[in-house]
Amino acid sequence: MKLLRVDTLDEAMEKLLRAAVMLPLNTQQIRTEEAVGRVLAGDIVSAEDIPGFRRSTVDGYAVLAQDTQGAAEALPVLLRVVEEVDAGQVPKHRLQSGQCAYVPTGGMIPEGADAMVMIEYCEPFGTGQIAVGQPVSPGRDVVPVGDDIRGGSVFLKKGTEVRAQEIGGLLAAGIIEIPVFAPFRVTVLSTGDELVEPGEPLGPGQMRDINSGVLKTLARQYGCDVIHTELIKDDREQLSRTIYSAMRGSDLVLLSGGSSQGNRDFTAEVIDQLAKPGVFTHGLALKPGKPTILGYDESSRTILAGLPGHPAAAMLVFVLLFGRILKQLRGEKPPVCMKAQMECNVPGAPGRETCQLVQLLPGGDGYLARPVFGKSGLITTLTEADGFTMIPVNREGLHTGERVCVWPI
Ligand SMILES: Nc1nc2c(c(=O)[nH]1)N[C@H]1C(S)=C(S)[C@@H](COP(=O)(O)OP(=O)(O)OC[C@H]3O[C@@H](n4cnc5c(N)ncnc54)[C@H](O)[C@@H]3O)O[C@H]1N2
Ligand code: MOO
Repeated sequence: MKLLRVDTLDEAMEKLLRAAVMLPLNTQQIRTEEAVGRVLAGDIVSAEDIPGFRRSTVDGYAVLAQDTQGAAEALPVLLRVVEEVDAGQVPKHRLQSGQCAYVPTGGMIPEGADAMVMIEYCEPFGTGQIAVGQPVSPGRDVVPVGDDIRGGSVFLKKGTEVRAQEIGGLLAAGIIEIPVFAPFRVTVLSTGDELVEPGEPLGPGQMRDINSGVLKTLARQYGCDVIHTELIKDDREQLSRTIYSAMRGSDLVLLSGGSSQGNRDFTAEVIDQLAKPGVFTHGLALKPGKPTILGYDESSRTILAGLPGHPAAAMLVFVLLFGRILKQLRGEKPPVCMKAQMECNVPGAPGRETCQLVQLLPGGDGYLARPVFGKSGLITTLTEADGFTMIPVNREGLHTGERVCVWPI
């Protein structure tokens, strides 16, 4: 009897990381506005202070805070208006005690002034004067020079994923091109005689190919460039030819199906034949995901993964292994989990770590995690789930009310 010698998830991660650090981590320069989802390949330093001038956060009068001490609605302080500063203009006057200047929101505060009084607390008084009915302390409603971004300092670190707000910060600093990591090149291959393209008619005993679409989407979500997808038959020669050519141009070849022990499951043999040093993990102590194969080819610098055919297993193994590794290689922050309490007991799998799909519902201290049960061949277990939690190998299960970490999917 042929039994798989399985690795724990941690062991497989460690081996995978050792292989993955050999992958070329190229960088490229791209336009900031097109960088959403990409990861910074270098620290970003602003050449300038932002803002570069003392800016008002309100419409009102720039004053010397000291002049307003004791001001009240019933006993206002009178100040002389020496100018009105327009947005985008430089004030002409340096304010002296007893003077003020009108400054709009975002306008430059004149030298000498150290606070703003909102227009609501000022009344015109006679010619060229205002009555201030509120005392203000120094710094009130003033954004100091460099308060947002300090010139010469790193304000975005290498490994940061660019979101809309990072694009805003970069544009504020006038940085319109940035270095990002080049995407890893991925080939996705689905194997199985029973599989048909989703647009084709379905014959008896046939299944539509789910994994290609799911793995392609996930790979893209994790910053990869999917350069090729193909549906292949359980045919050793075809599999071998396709993997061989995929290895030449891909950093990662993701196969699904053909990874367990059926007669027609050739994936591990073919990887071992084509790649040197070849397969380093054949089987994970994980439910679902046991029949997972991981290998590496040194000369083409390609990682090869045979993911289980069952769609939930293929997706979860990708997220657990490659989702984490890809982030780690680019120096990104590890994924953040959500805390929840189990809504009911859930058993673990003997001798295996369990990746348990859950729904999140409001309740408990914040969220309740309700297990989504179902075989890993069912795609709806994934569509019904908000995330998953891990049941350690040495635990019989999780009990009602237990606090768990839920990783969103
Ligand atoms: N004797 C044993 N049988 C099985 C074992 C085992 O340990 N011993 N493990 C089971 C587990 S767990 C899984 S997972 C599957 C994995 O098998 P394979 O990776 O070899 O995949 P296939 O046999 O080709 O397919 C399994 C199942 O998934 C469907 N499938 C495959 N690819 C796709 C796809 N791209 N889109 C949609 N569905 C797909 C396929 O039709 C099968 O139903 O093996 C168990 N058996
Ligand atoms: O472990 Mo399989 O990977 O259950 O579906």
